[in-house]
Amino acid sequence: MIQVLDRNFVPLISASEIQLRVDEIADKINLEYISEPPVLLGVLNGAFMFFSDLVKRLQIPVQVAFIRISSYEGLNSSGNVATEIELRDDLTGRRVIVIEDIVDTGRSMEYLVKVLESKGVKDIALVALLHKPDALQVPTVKLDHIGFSIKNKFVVGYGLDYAGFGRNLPEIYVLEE
Ligand SMILES: O=P(O)(O)OC[C@H]1O[C@H](OP(=O)(O)OP(=O)(O)O)[C@H](O)[C@@H]1O
Ligand code: HPA
Repeated sequence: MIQVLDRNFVPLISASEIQLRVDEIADKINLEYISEPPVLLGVLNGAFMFFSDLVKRLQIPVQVAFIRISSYEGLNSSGNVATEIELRDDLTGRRVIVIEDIVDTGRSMEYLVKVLESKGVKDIALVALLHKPDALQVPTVKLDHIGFSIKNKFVVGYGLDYAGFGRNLPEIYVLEE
């Protein structure tokens, strides 16, 4: 068990399980984008660790870009998604792979897909390390690669935070009942 601020969390996914899954997702991307270099779009802050591990395993030419959006406050989704750091890169006509740490309600992904479509990208693939199918409120959000489908419970670690803390943990923990 670990404590992050005022809450206790128990282990859910080990660092080695995460690394094996990242290998598998990278293998697929290496094959799918062999003929045209994609732009990997990292969604800050939560995706920084997954993004870094994934991009190191890509053997094809790639470019990287980042956007910062936010929707979660403490243990709950605020229901509102806003851009906090704008996308600066020109993605017109590019194949974009969105890299997220987690898809929970799906509102952040829905918002981001609209932003990218308005910029005239060629196509969009959605990749999330974690997915909570029972929390999804936007059925139109379809993920291309998912690391792990998990229960609708609050998690921290490997980029994911509780009130800003816990992002540095190399494994994923779930809130103790
Ligand atoms: O599917 P949703 O319900 O939209 O939730 C998923 C989003 O929530 C978290 O971001 P958050 O807003 O907490 O910002 P952060 O990445 O800086 O932690 C997470 O990183 C996703 O971007
Ligand atoms: O379970 C979660 N933990 C941390 N951040 C999140 N953002 C969406 N869901 C979560």
